[in-house]
Amino acid sequence: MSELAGKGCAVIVPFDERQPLKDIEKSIIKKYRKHLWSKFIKAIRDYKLVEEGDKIAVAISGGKDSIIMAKMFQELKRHGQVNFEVEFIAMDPGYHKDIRQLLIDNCEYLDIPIHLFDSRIFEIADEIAKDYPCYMCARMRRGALYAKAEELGCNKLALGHHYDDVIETTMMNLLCAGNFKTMLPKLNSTNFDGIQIIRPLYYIREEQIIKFIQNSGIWPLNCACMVAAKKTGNKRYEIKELIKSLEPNFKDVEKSIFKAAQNVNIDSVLGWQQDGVKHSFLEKYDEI
Ligand SMILES: Nc1ncnc2c1ncn2[C@@H]1O[C@H](COP(=O)(O)OP(=O)(O)OP(=O)(O)O)[C@@H](O)[C@H]1O
Repeated sequence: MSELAGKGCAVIVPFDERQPLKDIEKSIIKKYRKHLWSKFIKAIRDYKLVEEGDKIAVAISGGKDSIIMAKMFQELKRHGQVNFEVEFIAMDPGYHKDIRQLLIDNCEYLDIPIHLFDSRIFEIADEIAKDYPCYMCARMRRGALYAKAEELGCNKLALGHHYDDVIETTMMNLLCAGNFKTMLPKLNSTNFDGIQIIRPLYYIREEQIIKFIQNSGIWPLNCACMVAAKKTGNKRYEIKELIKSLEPNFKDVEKSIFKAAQNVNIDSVLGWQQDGVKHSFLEKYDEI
């Protein structure tokens, strides 16, 4: 466990000095209104992600996505009409000490009051899943975040997945796992009763988040993984490149991938699963 960055991790470098906090906050609802703020609000409305009385644990990794998510939740509290509470939770899975300090410094500068807690996830994933630690790491991370959200009395856990994560997941499942499955904007936990995962960046394009972060002069945590670096090929990165390569010849290819999950035609699929039960199109004929 020595490398700090994995293959295919894009390193985001700020364009300038850190901007004053007030300017950063104002830019979210002014300069980035169309591409960040309006899309955040639209996802919240379309999918009822924030409701009266909610207590939301906002998961902060210190990366670009969760930083903008935290700031938008603060703006929502300031300007929104719905009454809700928010807690910012950050889990240290065993970061390098400089990375941990960067997370703390950024959150202090941006006035994001985090509950920082430790876990030994990197160490455990490295020990028990040496060759393919990513799956194990992701599962343990999700569990640790749920447990913290529950401890703080939250009913929702907000994750910083955005539009590009959604279409990349859809394509990964199609091309690598042979199924059609996307990332949903909201889902109930199977293990933690009463906690829902929400993804309020669902409509937000990654390039807009990168622009915001670079113009704000923030150094986010880029790829802080200490386990899988250079160990496994990064399939997600390859899928990202594949989608990009399709753009010139397939008009609106990203929109089409996104929309495909909204327009599944059940009359034209061979089989599907619901609540863990497999179904076949043949059932329709058996009924007659
Ligand atoms: N160590 C952590 N502590 C708290 N939340 C986390 C942590 N790691 C991941 N998350 C949450 O899970 C989301 C997805 O994590 P992932 O590592 O896939 O994201 P990412 O695309 O690199 O996002 P980010 O830019 O926010 O790190 C993050 O946006 C964040 O909300």
